[in-house]
Amino acid sequence: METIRLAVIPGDGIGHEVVPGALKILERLAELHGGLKFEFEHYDYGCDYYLEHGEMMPEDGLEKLKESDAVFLGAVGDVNKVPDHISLWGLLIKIRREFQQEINVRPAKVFDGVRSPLGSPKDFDLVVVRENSEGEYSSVGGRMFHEEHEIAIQSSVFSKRATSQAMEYAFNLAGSRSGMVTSATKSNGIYHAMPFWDDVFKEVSMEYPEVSTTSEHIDALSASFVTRPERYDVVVASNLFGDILSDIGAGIMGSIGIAPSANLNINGKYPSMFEPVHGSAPDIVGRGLANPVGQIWTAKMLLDHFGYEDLGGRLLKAIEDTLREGIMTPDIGGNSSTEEVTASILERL
Ligand SMILES: NC(=O)c1ccc[n+]([C@@H]2O[C@H](COP(=O)([O-])OP(=O)(O)OC[C@H]3O[C@@H](n4cnc5c(N)ncnc54)[C@H](O)[C@@H]3O)[C@@H](O)[C@H]2O)c1
Ligand SMILES: O=C(O)C[C@@H](O)C(=O)O
Ligand SMILES: [K+]
Ligand SMILES: [Mn+2]
Repeated sequence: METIRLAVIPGDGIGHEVVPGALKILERLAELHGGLKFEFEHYDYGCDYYLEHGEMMPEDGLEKLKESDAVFLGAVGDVNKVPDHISLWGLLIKIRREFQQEINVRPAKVFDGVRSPLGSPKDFDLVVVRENSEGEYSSVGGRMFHEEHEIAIQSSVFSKRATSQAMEYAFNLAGSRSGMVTSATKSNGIYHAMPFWDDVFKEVSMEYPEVSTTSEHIDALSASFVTRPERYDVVVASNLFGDILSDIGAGIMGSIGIAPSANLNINGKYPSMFEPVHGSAPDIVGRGLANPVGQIWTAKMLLDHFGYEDLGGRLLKAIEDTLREGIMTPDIGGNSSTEEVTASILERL
C-alpha cells in the first residue's frame, strides 16, 4: 500500500468551494485502486490567517509543508483583506520559490460540449511550460521619492540555469507529444533579456534535433492562440508571458475555471504543488457557481505525477463525460452547481 501525504491549502475565496470535492475524488480513486491511500494535512493559511497573525503562514509553515509529498492548493488572494502582492508573495510565490518549483505546467485543450468563445475551435491540445522562479517576477528593485518625483524600478532576472531548464523540460515533453516547441519571445522590444532567451532557446534546441521549433513574439503569439490554437503543442515562456498565455489558453477552452496547473520541483528536494490556474474569484464566491473542473483536473495532474496515470486517465474521462452531457457550471454555459458537477464526476468513477 502506498500512502501519499498531501498538504491541503484551500487558501481564499472559491478555493474553499473547489478543494473539498477534489479531495473526495482523490479518495474515491485511491479506494478503487486498492493499493493507494491519501493522507490529508489541512492548513488554514490565507488572508484570514493574515488578519489574525500578521503573516500568510507561520514562520515554520514551510517546514511543516515540507513533510508532505505534495501540496494541493486552491487559490490565494482577497484584496479586501490583504494587498495582492503581499498575499501572493507571502504564500503562493513563497512556496513556489522556497520549494524550487521552477517549472509550471499548464495544459489547455478542447472539451466536447463546452461552449468556447472561439465558436467552433479546431481540435487544440497544448501545454504552456512556464518558467516559475524568476524572470519578470523579481524582488529586485524598489520605490523611492514621493508624489510627482516618485519612481519604481523592477529588474527582471533571467539565469541561464533556470531558462535552459524550462526549455529542456518543454523539449522533453514535446518528445512525448507531437514533437514541436514554440518559444514565446519579445526580442524586438525587450533589449537584453529576450535576445538572451532566444540564444538559450537555440542552444537547447540543438540537443533535440528530433523536435521542431518556432519562436514567436508574445504579442503575435497571444493573438494566434485565439485565432489558431491548433497550431501549438508545447509552448515555453517566461514567468509573466507564461502566466498570461495560460489564462488565454483557459479562456479559449471556455473558462479560466477549467484550467489546471502543476508547479514542479524537479530536483526531488521539495514537494511539488498542484493548483488550478484560476484565483479566488471574489465576484462569485459563496454562490455555488465555482467551476470545480480546474481543481479536479489538477488532481489528475497530481495522480500522473506520482505515476498513477491509469487513475489520472480515468479521472479525465469522467470529467470529459460529465461535460459532454452538459453537466457544467454557468461559466461554460451550464446550470449545474459546483457540487452537482463534482457529484457527477464522482458517480462516473
Ligand atoms: N494561483 C492563484 O492562487 C491565483 C491565480 C490568479 C489570481 N489570484 C488571486 O485571486 C484574486 C482574484 O483575481 P482575479 O479576479 O484576477 O482572477 P480569478 O481567476 O480569481 O477570476 C477571474 C474571473 O474568472 C472567474 N473564475 C475564476 N475561477 C473560476 C471558476 N473556478 N469557476 C467560474 N469562474 C471562475 C471569476 O469569477 C472572475 O470573473 C486576486 O487576489 C488574485 O491575486 C490567485
Ligand atoms: O502571477 C501568478 O503567478 C499568480 C497567478 O496569477 C497564477 O497564475 O498562479
Ligand atoms: K490557483
Ligand atoms: Mn495567473
